Amino acid sequence: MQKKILIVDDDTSFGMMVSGFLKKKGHDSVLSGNVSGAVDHLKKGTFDLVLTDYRLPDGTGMDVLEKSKQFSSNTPVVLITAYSEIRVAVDAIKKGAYEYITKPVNADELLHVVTKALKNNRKNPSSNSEYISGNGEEARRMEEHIRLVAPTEVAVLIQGESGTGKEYVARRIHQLSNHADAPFVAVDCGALTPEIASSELFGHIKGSFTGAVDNKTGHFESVGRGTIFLDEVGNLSYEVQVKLLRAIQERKARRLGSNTEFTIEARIVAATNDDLRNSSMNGSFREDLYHRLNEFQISVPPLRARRDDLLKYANYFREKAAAEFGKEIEGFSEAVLGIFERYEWPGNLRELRNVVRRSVLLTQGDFVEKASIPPELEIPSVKTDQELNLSDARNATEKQMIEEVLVKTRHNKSETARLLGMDRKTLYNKMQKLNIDY
Ligand SMILES: Nc1ncnc2c1ncn2[C@@H]1O[C@H](COP(=O)(O)OP(=O)(O)OP(=O)(O)O)[C@@H](O)[C@H]1O
Repeated sequence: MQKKILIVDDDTSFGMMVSGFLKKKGHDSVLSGNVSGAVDHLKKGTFDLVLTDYRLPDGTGMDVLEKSKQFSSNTPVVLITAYSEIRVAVDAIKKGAYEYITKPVNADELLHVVTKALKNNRKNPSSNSEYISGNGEEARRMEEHIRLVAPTEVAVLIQGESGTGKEYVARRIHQLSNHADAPFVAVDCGALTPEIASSELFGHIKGSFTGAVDNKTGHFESVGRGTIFLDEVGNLSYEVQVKLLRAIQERKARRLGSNTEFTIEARIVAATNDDLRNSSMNGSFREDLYHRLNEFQISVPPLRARRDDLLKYANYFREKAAAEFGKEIEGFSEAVLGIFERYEWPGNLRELRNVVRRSVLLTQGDFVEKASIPPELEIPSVKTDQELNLSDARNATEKQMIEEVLVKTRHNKSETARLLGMDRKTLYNKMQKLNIDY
C-alpha cells in the first residue's frame, strides 16, 4: 500500500533525492524546508512517517517531533543528525522518536529504517528478535534477577538509560512468566499526550469526548492476561497516574465514559530512564504509584559499564546486519575494537547496533575497518584515556558539560550560559575554542 511520508529538510536537493528514492519504492512524500511548513502539513493530514533533519532554519527536528506527537501520536518520526549530535539523537528517542539516522545518509540504511518504521509504527522489537544476554558480572546478576522475578506476579520497574535494552528485558520477563502465552503490549508513555493517554490505556466509548467517534478498547483491556509494558512511565500526567494507581490497586478499570468495569488481569512491567524515586520525592510522580510499580527493581547498566559484554553485542549486531544485507564479514579490525572499547556510547546498545549496521553496509572487505565507522567515535574519553594531560582533560570535561547543557536547553545559548554561570560571550568563545558546533 502506498504510504505518505513527510520529509523535513532545508537542503532541498537532499529532500528531493530522498523523495525520489521513496517514490521509486512506491511511496508518496511531501517536502518541507522548515518547522513551520512541516507543522502546516501535520495539521492538514496524517502521515505514515515523518523524516526530519535536526537543524532547520526556524527550529530543530525536536520541534517537529513534538508537533507530530501532538497531532498524531502514532506516526513514527525518524531524526537525521550529524554524529557530533548523537546526544540529541538519544534525547529524541527518549522523547518518542522511532529511530535516528546519522549523516552522511546511506541509501540502504535509510530504506531499511523507513521500511521498518512503516511496518510497525512503534519501536517494538518484533517478537522473534533474539534476546542476547551479557557475560559480565553485572549482566549475570541482572539475568538472575529476571529469572527470579519473571514467574511471580510482582510489579517490576526497569531502570536504565535510553537504549540499554529495557524493552528487551521486559519482553524477556514476559517470555519467562506465566503470561507468556498471552500478548505482550508495549506502550510508549513518553509519546502519549495527556489528552490521549487515558483513552489509549483504558479505552473510551463513542461520544465520551469530542473526537471519540467510535468505541475504543484500551491496552489494559486488549492485552487480556498478557503483559503490559509501560515505557517511560514517568511521563504520564498526574491525572493518568491517579487512574493507573486505582487500576493497579483495584485490578479494575473503566473505559472513558462507560459505567461498566472490566477486570485487569495483565502483568504490569514499567520502565523509566529518569530517577523515578527522585521524581516521586519532589512530587512530579505520585509516591504511592511509584511504590506500586516498584515492587522489584531491575537496573540495566549502561554499555560503558559493561565493557565485558561489548564485543559479544558488537559481533551479534555484525552477524545480524551481515545476514540482512547478504554480506560476509568476519569481524572488526583491532583499531575498530580499540575505538569501540574507549568510546562512551551515550546511546548504549541502540547506538552500537546502528554504528555496527552502518559499518557493515560500508565494508567491502572481510573486516570492518576504521574508515567505516564515524570519526566522532574516536574522541578520547576523559575517563579512560589516562595519557591526556591536565589541560586536555579540563577542556574535554568542559566541552562535555557545555554540550550536555546545550542539549538540555535545546541549544538555547542564553539559557545554557545562565546555567553554566557565564555570560553569552564567554560561552561563544569557549564553544569556538572547544570546537563545539551548534
Ligand atoms: N538483550 C538484547 N539482545 C539483543 N539486542 C538488544 C538487547 N537489548 C537491547 N538490544 C538492542 O538495542 C536496541 C534498544 O533496546 P530497547 O529498545 O529495549 O532499549 P530501551 O532501553 O527500551 O530504550 P528507550 O529507553 O530509548 O526506549 C534494541 O532495538 C536492540 O537492537
